[in-house]
Amino acid sequence: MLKRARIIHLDEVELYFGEVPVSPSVEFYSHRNELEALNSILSLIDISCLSCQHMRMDVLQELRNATLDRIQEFGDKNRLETRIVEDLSIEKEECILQWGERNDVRTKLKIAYVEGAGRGAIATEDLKVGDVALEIPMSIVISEELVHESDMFPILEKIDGISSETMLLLWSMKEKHNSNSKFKTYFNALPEAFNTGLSFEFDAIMVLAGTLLLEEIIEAKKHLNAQYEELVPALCKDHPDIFPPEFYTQEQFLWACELWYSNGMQVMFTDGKLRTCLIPIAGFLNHSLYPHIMHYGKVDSKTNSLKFGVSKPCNMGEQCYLSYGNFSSSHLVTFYGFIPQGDNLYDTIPLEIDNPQGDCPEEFHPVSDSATHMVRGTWLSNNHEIFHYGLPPPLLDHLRSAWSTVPPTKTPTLANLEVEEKVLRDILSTYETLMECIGDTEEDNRRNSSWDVKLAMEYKAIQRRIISSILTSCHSGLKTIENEMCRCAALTSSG
Ligand SMILES: C[S@@+](CC[C@H](N)C(=O)[O-])C[C@H]1O[C@@H](n2cnc3c(N)ncnc32)[C@H](O)[C@@H]1O
Repeated sequence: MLKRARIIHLDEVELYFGEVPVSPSVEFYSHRNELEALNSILSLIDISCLSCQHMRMDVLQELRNATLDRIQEFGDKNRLETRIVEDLSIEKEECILQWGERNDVRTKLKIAYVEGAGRGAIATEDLKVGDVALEIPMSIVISEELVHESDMFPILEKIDGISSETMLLLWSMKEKHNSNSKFKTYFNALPEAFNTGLSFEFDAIMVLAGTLLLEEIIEAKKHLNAQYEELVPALCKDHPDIFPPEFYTQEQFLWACELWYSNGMQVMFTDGKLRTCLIPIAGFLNHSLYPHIMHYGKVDSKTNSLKFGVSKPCNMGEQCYLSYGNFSSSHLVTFYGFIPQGDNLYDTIPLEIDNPQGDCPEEFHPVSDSATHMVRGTWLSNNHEIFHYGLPPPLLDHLRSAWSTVPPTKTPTLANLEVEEKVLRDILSTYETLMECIGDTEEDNRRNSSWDVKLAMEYKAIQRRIISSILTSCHSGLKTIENEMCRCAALTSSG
């Protein structure tokens, strides 16, 4: 009846867990959400102050200070340490900063190698809430306009259904070799290899056996291969002057895909359209679950630039982080090649409950619909009591209605307890099977493994931790139910 579901859309995760309170140690839904809320309050206060209509400006000012204090306190509690790697040359990175300066970029960031993440952006002064850490003029943003101006456009626009993103990808494959390119410094500073899940080799893929990430990576690789075969060989054959075959190999196509997936940012232009762009210098900002910068994707029409303002303070010398979006570890591994530090609320294991008609004993009245549910690490829940067990209420309710003839209530009657036991046993057996499929991570070999095997093992360890928390919660729930059943039986016999 219960089986693992396929990939889930991420907005669904927020809706699904929207009413589930998280860990007892925190009183907020997620770091990003809390920071958004506090910053919204701040901007409302600022609007009220600007309108000067408020009689009690002193009260507004006090409220503003209190909100800023809250943000500061919140930022202090969720600070990530960055270790700067001093002995690597940052010549190319300095070149691009100088190029940026000549092109009117304004920045309060410098670039350095940081442990575990390649290059990162470090604050060169204390940044307060609302300060702009980086401002990039649109004149140096790489967007579809550049393809339109290029000699490939007349050929590409004739291809049925080709997207602007694909055109840009093909444009960037050639432009990186153009020694007269306006973006030469930018292309020079890009990594030679991106090391995302799309470049995982056989051994790493084998490590992922039993996880959803295996399917995600195989699907993504298949899709890219098909796209290459469909498009590129024909372009090179028919227009070798515009698409020189030596720039359009399959390896270079993969490199360009990884570039766009890991560095492309969605930008809202002044015409209201969203376009995927490469943003020089901003591309050095790393992702965090506890980001400083959350809003950056809208062109400021007055300055025709993109402003990267901080939503929480970032001290001088601290790494300034961006939020790439609400992504699960599997998405981050596939398209970015890393797993962020901290508890990722988007790491869920989706489950599908099939319409159980037929495989359920006749005396039960099965629910008629099938549904996808999500389970995440039960340590993230603050309710482990009977009827909750740290598990998502929508999943429990769905299974209860499958096992019960009447809508069950949350009172510990013998009938309800019997339903609870069946529900927990269902979940337990599903996750025991999943744990068996995933198998052991060979921790001992991790140190000597290649980057992709290490990353695959790290991912698998997260999956095991989530499943193991679910199994523990089911076992302790079953124990509680057993005790309650004994209590009920004792009451019945004494009554
Ligand atoms: C937009 S780039 C950021 C700059 C990049 N570190 C570099 O050296 O060019 C995105 C890539 O940075 C790395 N990255 C970003 N955030 C990271 C993090 N929190 N931990 C490890 N790597 C990270 C990943 O390789 C990702 O694909």
